[in-house]
Amino acid sequence: MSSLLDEIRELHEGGKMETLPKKRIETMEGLSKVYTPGVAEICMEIANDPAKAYELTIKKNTVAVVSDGTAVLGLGDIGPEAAMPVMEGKAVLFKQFAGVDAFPICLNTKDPDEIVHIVKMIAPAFGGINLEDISSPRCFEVERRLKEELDIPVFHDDQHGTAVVVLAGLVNALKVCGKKMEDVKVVFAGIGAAGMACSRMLLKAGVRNLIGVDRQGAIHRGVEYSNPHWAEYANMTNPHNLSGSLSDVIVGADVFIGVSGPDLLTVEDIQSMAADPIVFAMANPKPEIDPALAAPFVRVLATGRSDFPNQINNVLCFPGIFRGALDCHATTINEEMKLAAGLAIADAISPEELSETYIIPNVFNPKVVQKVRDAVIRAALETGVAKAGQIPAAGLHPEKL
Ligand SMILES: NC(=O)c1ccc[n+]([C@@H]2O[C@H](COP(=O)([O-])OP(=O)(O)OC[C@H]3O[C@@H](n4cnc5c(N)ncnc54)[C@H](O)[C@@H]3O)[C@@H](O)[C@H]2O)c1
Ligand SMILES: O=C(O)C[C@H](O)C(=O)O
Ligand SMILES: [Mg+2]
Repeated sequence: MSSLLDEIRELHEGGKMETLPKKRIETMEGLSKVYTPGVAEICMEIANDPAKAYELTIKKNTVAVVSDGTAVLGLGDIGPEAAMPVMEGKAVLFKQFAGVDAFPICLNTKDPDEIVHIVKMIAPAFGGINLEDISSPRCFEVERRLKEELDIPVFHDDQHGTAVVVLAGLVNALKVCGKKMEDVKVVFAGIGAAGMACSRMLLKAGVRNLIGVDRQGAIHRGVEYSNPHWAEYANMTNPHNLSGSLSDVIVGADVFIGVSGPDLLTVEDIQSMAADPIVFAMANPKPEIDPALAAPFVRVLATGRSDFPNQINNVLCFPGIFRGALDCHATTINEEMKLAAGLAIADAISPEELSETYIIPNVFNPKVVQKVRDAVIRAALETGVAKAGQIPAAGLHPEKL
């Protein structure tokens, strides 16, 4: 065990990334072109037409991964410095899987006004903003305001990236079990950033019987919640207005989706579910139930981790979504683009390949980023949010592993 920890630590020594120039400057003449005085010509070209930033700077391929360190994985509010290894990791994944240059930016503030202000002020350098691990409900306001005020895509990965991969996983898990979205009872644990967005996505995909459970139990109508988003949530979910604990409402459920914290689902809970239970225990780094405990009692099991089969993790989504959005200069990432991304991920597994232990493609499956990128561009064009005159046939430059 300690050698594994040593190995992990070694991979993090000095951070996980660096900046590399595209061309090395070897001579004074070269210097005069890349830097002053030559660079001044380019600056003035952009000053006269700021849209030229897409042609003449890193903007067209660059995403800011912005966090305030308040909901880092399931570790909670561990602060901006401690959030950096996750944000560096996301930046590495952006580059490796989709050729996107991403910068980890951890802010020393939790104030939504300040976060919105800072992100707006740094936006000129970036082609997109990936918000990460900002706790709910502040994340909803931050994202809404930034989407309204910026003309580059703003995407809160924990909400929408997760919703996209959950949709993909559920589409395929239901195929394995021979069940339909319209007929299944779905119980969510954790109605924060991820739970809220995943619920919305599944309702859009046709689920009718969906119940959300948080620390106070099932979210239902007739209660005054301190979280203003839960009243709205109660109105759109829980058709029979059930109250009670997770164990109370999970009885007879076809699907459990956990985006909460570790060890809150029991084997007895799973045994009370309908036949062929589907369990997505996605809390990181420790899922809602130990997968080894759950496995004998479920038909389909998925976690957010890479060390078990069926990893349902937003890494399947954010590289391809941003690759597509950047390549077509999308001004936003809309619902149609997210839905298209989810279906594209599901579609990366052929009917012959589909099984209980293979409902979701592996992130190393080269089809995933390409399919997501193409589907996102198609949806952006169809919904009129793509600004690019010409879209590269394949904007991918994934590094070899
Ligand atoms: N696999 C993935 O791709 C993926 C993506 C996003 C989030 N997650 C995981 O989901 C979890 C939540 O992330 P988030 O960004 O939504 O955070 P969040 O802080 O916005 O929301 C977490 C919610 O879970 C609730 N919760 C926590 N412990 C609970 C418990 N014991 N019982 C009931 N409710 C509980 C909290 O009250 C909160 O409403 C984290 O563990 C995160 O790692 C996984
Ligand atoms: O970071 C991950 O691996 C997934 C997700 O964004 C999370 O917060 O857990
Ligand atoms: Mg996250």
